[in-house]
Amino acid sequence: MSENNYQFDVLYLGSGHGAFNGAIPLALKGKKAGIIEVGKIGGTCPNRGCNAKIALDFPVKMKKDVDNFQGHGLDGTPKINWADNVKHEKEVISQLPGGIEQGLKSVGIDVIHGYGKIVDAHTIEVNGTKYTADKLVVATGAHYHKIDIPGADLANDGTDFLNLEKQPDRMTVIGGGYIAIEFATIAANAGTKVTILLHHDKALRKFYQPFVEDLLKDLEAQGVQVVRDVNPESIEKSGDSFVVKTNKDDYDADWILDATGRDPNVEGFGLKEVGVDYDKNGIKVDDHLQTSVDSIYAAGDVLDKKVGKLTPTAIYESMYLTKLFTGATTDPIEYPAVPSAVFASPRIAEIGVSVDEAKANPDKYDVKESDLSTDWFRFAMQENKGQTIAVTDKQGYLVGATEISSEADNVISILAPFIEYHISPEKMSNLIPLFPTLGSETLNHL
Ligand SMILES: Cc1cc2nc3c(=O)[nH]c(=O)nc-3n(C[C@H](O)[C@H](O)[C@H](O)COP(=O)(O)OP(=O)(O)OC[C@H]3O[C@@H](n4cnc5c(N)ncnc54)[C@H](O)[C@@H]3O)c2cc1C
Ligand SMILES: NC(=O)c1ccc[n+]([C@@H]2O[C@H](COP(=O)([O-])OP(=O)(O)OC[C@H]3O[C@@H](n4cnc5c(N)ncnc54)[C@H](O)[C@@H]3O)[C@@H](O)[C@H]2O)c1
Repeated sequence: MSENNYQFDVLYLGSGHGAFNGAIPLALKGKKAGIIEVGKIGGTCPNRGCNAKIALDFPVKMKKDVDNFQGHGLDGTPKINWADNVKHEKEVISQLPGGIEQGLKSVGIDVIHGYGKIVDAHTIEVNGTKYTADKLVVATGAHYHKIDIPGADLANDGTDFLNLEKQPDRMTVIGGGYIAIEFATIAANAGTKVTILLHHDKALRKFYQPFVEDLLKDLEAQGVQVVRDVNPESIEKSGDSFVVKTNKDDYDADWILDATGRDPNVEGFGLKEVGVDYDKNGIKVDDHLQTSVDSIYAAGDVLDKKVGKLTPTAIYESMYLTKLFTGATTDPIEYPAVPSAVFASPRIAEIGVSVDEAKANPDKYDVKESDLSTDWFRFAMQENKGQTIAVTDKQGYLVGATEISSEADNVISILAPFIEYHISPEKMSNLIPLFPTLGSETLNHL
């Protein structure tokens, strides 16, 4: 019971990272919390997002690493067994919802299963029962966008891909974002003949384009067909295959992935009726993540936000709300530099000031490009391609970085604290890293 005689201090709608990462510390601070979930506990990332994807990707990355070592100490290229890989992915993720639910209950959080509808500023109804709270947090996430063309239902979405037990011989991917490129990489490395249809001339538009072009070239070298500036107009079934008809050619395959994005879950559960402001980009909040209704807050992918709709940003927002609700802060939310990566082979990762911004402002920034083929450690790893670009301010502080390589995700993670905590070049030179490691070589090249 809350101080104001509500059943809960905070009631979360949705159980993803936007909810549970903040709910647990909130409960540990003595607040009464409840979480309402219609699907699997933990939401997208553990059940049908990041965790499932990276479990499928591990053998893909390993295969690529082994390929690179042919003639340099390894003989024989492994083959990806699609069915076993999916089975392993399922073993990994099947433990997650139960574990998260147990974690929530162990700190006294009530987990309520069912579809929640907000009925007023302090009440959510689930299966005919009303639950009241001093504050509500809407963390309802997002769902797959469906391309608006005839026959769209014949295409599959990302969740279908993660559950696909039989390897398709030929797969057509519509879209050029994270999901399109990551899933095309997984399928192509397993031997599926993949075609990617881009409706612009670019993929991964938020990333440094010369690196994206390198990545697309690498995919093409593996037999992936990348078709640019093409508009899908319809999807039709033809015998056992599916044909994507476009303004240019027709593309037929056994399996089609619609990877045209994700839309926030904002409709059908009472936001409009209680007066919460939102549009197709998500819920509008102020700099305290408060919606247009005082007692209702929002976190995660459902937000209309400038930072990436990613797991770490959802976690950060959820934790921020916990600080706000427990009086640990009254400050507006301020995001640190947000890293992001495309988990393809090679990977592209970046953080902070972009290379394009730095190059456009030479009076403010310096750019240092390092070709990884000249790095003995990468040579030892047989990582014979790749590049890091570091952006520094005029005082030599690191403010941004981007890399393309098999280890780009790890390298950018290593650099994140230097950027966020504004570590001076002198302090950086005082560090003794473990040698020989990716970390020591990364710092050496700054
Ligand atoms: C295939 C894929 C791969 C991804 N890979 C990465 C990655 O590598 N790195 C990364 O940082 N991010 C990745 N993401 C993004 C990441 O998964 C999301 O940013 C994150 O999960 C958002 O968490 P959330 O809590 O906001 O929403 P969600 O995790 O989607 O949780 C929302 C929950 O609310 C529930 N819900 C909705 N409406 C109601 C209702 N009315 N009543 C009850 N319950 C309701 C839903 O069932 C859902 O479980 C990926 C996403 C996908 C789809
Ligand atoms: N590595 C990661 O961090 C990661 C991985 C997967 C997903 N995610 C998150 O999941 C969400 C969804 O990712 P995504 O890759 O689906 O979305 P996205 O928005 O990144 O990409 C959608 C792609 O579809 C294209 N597209 C849109 N309409 C189209 C049309 N009619 N015809 C052809 N192409 C069209 C767009 O140009 C774009 O290339 C994002 O929020 C992302 O942050 C993150």
